[in-house]
Amino acid sequence: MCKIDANFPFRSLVLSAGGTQMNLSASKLGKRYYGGEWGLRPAELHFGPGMHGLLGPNGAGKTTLMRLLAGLLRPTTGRAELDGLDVIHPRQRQRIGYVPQTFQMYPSLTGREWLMHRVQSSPGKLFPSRRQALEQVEKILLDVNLTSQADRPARTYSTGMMKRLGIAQAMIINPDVIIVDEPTAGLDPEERLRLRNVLAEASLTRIVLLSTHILSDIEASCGSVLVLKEGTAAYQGSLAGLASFGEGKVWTWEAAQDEWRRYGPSRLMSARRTEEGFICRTLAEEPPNRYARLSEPTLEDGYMALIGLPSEGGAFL
Ligand SMILES: Nc1ncnc2c1ncn2[C@@H]1O[C@H](COP(=O)(O)OP(=O)(O)OP(=O)(O)O)[C@@H](O)[C@H]1O
Repeated sequence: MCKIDANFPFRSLVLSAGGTQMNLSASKLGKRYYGGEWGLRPAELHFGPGMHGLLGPNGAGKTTLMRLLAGLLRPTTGRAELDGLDVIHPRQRQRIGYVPQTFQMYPSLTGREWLMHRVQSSPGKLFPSRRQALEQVEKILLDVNLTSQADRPARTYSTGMMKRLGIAQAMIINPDVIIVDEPTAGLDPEERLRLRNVLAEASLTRIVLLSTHILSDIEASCGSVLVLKEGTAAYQGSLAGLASFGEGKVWTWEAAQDEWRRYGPSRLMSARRTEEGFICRTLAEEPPNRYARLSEPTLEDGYMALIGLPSEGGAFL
């Protein structure tokens, strides 16, 4: 059963082109793959305008959910709707941009040529004249900070530039929804920040769904978070709500040299070396020893408390 934060969904005034408040929702949305395995068990979800984080361990169903919401995968049960119309409907194709972890393109094309190709090959006549299409390409290049690299063949781009080009190709059709799969994986801190800001800017007028394993990216840019666990929506709501799963369970204590090792790597949230020994944080229902003091849970603590660890029977506590 998905735990929903009482403060969720958040109120927002952002309107879509049709004049209605944007709303991406899932009702009993589920996917069962050939062989019988559920990629996503039937879920009730809601996303309004703004940036939403998507978290979950490997194999939890994040890609399955993103592809279902983008209308790229047919559900086995239920449906996903954007403003009341099924995301599978051809009219929704231009309203939802999906950025996979790695996207396929012609590497000999320059960034500018690729974006122009995307505009010209998108369904419907998005931009009535070539001049308008070119203007849109220049605007998006500027938005993702690729203008100065736009005439280089994309095969010469760094990982970060390729990720930004991937977001640009999703944004070029002016979608109301952008769904991005691990955009910041493998990027250096400066490039991560740049990409996060591009998405934060985009989320001012859109619904942005950001899947990542990097919790600090979610803390820095998302107003809400959805956690998937073993194909099930385990939590949807505020970041504070997720952190609160760790309340009363995070213990801090000082340990002499190697003493902390007996708590095992899976229960230890951190062990920071000091001159005297280590300052340790553990997640546990009971204090690990008589010196331990309760601490404020972070987002990571709350996430770990909710998710648990398979090696410990799925329950962390
Ligand atoms: N085409 C497929 N056929 C059969 N099973 C699949 C298929 N795609 C995914 N699955 C299974 O569905 C489950 C969810 O996979 P999914 O790729 O959605 O997880 P994920 O959270 O995106 O994982 P990761 O973080 O590793 O990318 C997994 O158990 C996976 O093995």
